[in-house]
Amino acid sequence: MKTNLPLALSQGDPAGIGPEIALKAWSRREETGIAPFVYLGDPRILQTRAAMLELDVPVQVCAPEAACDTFHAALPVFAIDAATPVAPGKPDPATAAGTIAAIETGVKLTQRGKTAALVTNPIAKSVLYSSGFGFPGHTEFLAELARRETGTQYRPVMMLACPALRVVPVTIHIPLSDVPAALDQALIIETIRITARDLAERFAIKAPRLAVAGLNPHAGEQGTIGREDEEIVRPALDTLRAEGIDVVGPLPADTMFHASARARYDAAICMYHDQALIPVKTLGFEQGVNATLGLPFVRTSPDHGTAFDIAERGIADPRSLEEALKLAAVLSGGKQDR
Ligand SMILES: NC(=O)C1=CN([C@@H]2O[C@H](COP(=O)(O)OP(=O)(O)OC[C@H]3O[C@@H](n4cnc5c(N)ncnc54)[C@H](O)[C@@H]3O)[C@@H](O)[C@H]2O)C=CC1
Ligand SMILES: NCC(=O)COP(=O)(O)O
Repeated sequence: MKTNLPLALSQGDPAGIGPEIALKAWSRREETGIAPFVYLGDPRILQTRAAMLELDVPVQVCAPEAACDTFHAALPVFAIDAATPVAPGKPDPATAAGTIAAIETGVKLTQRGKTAALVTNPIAKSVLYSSGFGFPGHTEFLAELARRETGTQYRPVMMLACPALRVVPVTIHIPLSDVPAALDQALIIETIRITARDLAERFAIKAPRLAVAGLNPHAGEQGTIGREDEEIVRPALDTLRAEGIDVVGPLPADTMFHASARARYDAAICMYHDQALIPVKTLGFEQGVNATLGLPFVRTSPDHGTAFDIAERGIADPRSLEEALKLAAVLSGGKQDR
């Protein structure tokens, strides 16, 4: 990790478990060895949640420059006023502005060299959509924020990783019924090129081996169960192979994720959200990390969502956030272990 720079941790939806897992990650900092982070959000929400859940965590408002020195004694917070009361488990569109401001601040701090990388706590997409947020999720919003900072267009790619598996969904947060029409050769080729490049450059996998799932059952069974795998996926993979990318497929998705199949590739490229996220969350929900490829800075996140159903109960598991913090620290230092 860039020395002496803290990680930035955005608050996420304050009615979810983000505040709780941040408090717990700080409490467990010595046993887990996580790098120092500065929380971007409203300190009053953290303090109230700590009191409610009986977590003994001192909170210290400070500048990012002071976060590393503060971290051993208190949870450092770069204050962003929520401007509205928050009830755990009760999402409220009135909190959207603060949630978005925390993400924007995290990108600015990281792009301007004040923080080493950005780790995002979960947001509830529907809450942000209802307040007019125009992006499907962090992934696309972060690319836009990077463009605003640098003037360059970035094409972000979502990757989720746990110790047993890395997956990349080609289409992300769109209705399943829209997936076939959204898939084209250019989208598949661009997604795989960025994945291959970032696995090599950021994850130190010299020649990444990529396995690509077909869209249809049995990868279309030679075009007899849907035409997309023969007409879109296969020619896209031919183009990538001609460029020297090590890619196999389209493979039947149902037999890609057992242990001996996983041993044959470094990442699985999937055609839609659940084809990718079901296996990775099944194999490693507690250790899963979401990392955005294709950005000019490192961004990671826990693999789970806001978990409103347990936000009042004090039972949220901080391990996925801790893994996200660890991976962000490693990636921003140029080597990785995932
Ligand atoms: N990176 C992000 O910002 C993400 C945001 N979301 C958002 O989260 C919201 C809720 O999504 P769901 O599909 O319900 O998924 P979820 O991950 O929030 O919850 C699914 C189930 O897992 C449990 N769970 C999740 N994280 C946990 C943890 N750390 N410890 C213990 N139990 C945990 C929850 O209590 C719930 O029963 C949605 O609005 C979605 O948009 C979902 C995934 C990622
Ligand atoms: N299902 C993954 C997810 O919702 C994360 O999306 P993003 O906010 O990281 O784009």
